Amino acid sequence: MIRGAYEGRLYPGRTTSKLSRVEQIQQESGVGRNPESHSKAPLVRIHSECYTGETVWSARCDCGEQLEEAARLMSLPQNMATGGVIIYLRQEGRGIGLGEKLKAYNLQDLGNDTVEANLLLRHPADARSYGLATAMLLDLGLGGERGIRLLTNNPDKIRAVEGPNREVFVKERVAMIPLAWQTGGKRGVQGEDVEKYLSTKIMAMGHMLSSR
Ligand SMILES: Nc1nc2c(ncn2[C@@H]2O[C@H](COP(=O)(O)OP(=O)(O)OP(=O)(O)O)[C@@H](O)[C@H]2O)c(=O)[nH]1
Repeated sequence: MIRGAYEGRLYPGRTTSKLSRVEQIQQESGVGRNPESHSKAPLVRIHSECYTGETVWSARCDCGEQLEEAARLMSLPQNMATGGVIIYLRQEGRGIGLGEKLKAYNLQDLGNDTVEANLLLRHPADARSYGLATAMLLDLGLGGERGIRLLTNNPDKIRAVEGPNREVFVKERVAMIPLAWQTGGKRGVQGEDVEKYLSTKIMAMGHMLSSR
């Protein structure tokens, strides 16, 4: 544990938390010896809590698969040299909390979209903030020119994470394409609810995803 952040070392098929074993594997694979590893921008996922999507696998959103996909991408051999950072923010329901999100789901069942439902409950469409994420990235030494590769489709998140004085530099935005779209429906969350949710994110929230 360092400064409240858990430094994990991901690699495919990892079965132990023992650092010595991880270092042995890194030595065998040559990871860490690459001089690029200190200059390349690491992958970063800033993820907002979603109990329904991540814990009970609700098919209304793609949050659970996004969290898993972020970790999978970070564990790919080409990304192992830089490692990756997942910042998990306790901003359930885009910041309105689980109880209010469940009320919003009831309103969505009555025909409203995810933005309209929040507004009907007198919440902003998105009540989150990212100052804490910016501070954590700085604390992890990820400010400045080296930059990060941010896994997101959300333009507001990019601007917010960079901070008012661009303390953190988003060098590259890495798209999070829904798995069902990538695999022609073989994997990933599927159904009318998640498709409607994704299309509202594109149309009403400006998410950078091309509709199918
Ligand atoms: N209020 C509300 N929150 C939701 C709903 N569906 C998911 N969420 C919350 O939305 C947050 C995730 O937001 P997303 O818009 O999927 O993702 P994002 O983080 O803004 O953007 P990406 O980085 O592209 O994934 C989590 O806190 C979820 O709990 C919903 O219908 N209503």
